[in-house]
Amino acid sequence: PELSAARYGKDNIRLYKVHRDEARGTHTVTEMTSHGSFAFTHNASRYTDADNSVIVATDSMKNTVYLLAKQNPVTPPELFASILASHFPAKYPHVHAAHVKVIAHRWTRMTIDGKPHPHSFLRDGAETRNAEVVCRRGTGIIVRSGIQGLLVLKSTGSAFHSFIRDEYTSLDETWDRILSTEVDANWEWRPFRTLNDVKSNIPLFDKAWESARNITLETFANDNSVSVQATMYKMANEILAAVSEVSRVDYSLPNKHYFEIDMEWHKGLKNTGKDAEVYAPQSSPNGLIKCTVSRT
Ligand SMILES: O=c1[nH]c(=O)c2nn[nH]c2[nH]1
Repeated sequence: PELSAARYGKDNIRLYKVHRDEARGTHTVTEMTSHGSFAFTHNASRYTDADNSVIVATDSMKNTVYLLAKQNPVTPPELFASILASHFPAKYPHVHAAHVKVIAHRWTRMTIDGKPHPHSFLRDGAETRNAEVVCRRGTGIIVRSGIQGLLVLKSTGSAFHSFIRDEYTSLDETWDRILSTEVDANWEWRPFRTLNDVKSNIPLFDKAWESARNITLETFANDNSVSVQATMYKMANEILAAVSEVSRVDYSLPNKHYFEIDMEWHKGLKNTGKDAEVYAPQSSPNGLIKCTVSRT
């Protein structure tokens, strides 16, 4: 047998960085979890032959993340992930590729007495802003930005009917249902040649994230959805239209079902269809709808 692929690294590296603006007396905080691994060239097989001389310890990788966080900006996540991913092939000749995913958690500045507080923040949701970067020696840097964990619900404005009905179908058609999902959206940038190419596009990353998040929320809220599939396709198209440097958008949306509870058995109490008010939120099973829309 031969080693067909090898990749390793330190996972779940948590870090926090504070920026102190002495002039304004305000702090800005960033908290991230980094997942990193890098791939070896041909001589990866040496470590499978009990030769550790080519191994960069994952502990050293963890140290590298903290040191680079101290010496570089950690926002936007696309920049920090690119700095991390570029470091390993540059430092170690036998490392030909590095894969890094940076997940930035929310610390939203508190508004106290109607004013932004200088150094207090709240975790307003499990939503994260992500950046996945692959740096390959000689070919450049691929950056994929994303939003995860953005939980949304609409209490109407969603239908699902006219789907295939056969001997396997029991689902009733509906013209008015609850729609809830947890957004996992990603947008991939045209390839960057070098880290400096990434650095010359820094303002684009925040702008694109705001556009993607606003487009997702506005389309979710305003689209008279005929299906998750149709609505997510609209979202992806709008992001491609809004951000010309993005080459591809993908969504993965669970359909988090809320079932009507039939109460007819209780003195004819109506709680289905237009009379439905009390529902049973379902933990499982859930639909899972995915799509990728690419710029032609
Ligand atoms: O929007 C939906 N798409 C589907 O494919 C589906 N299947 N069951 N409910 C559904 N809702």
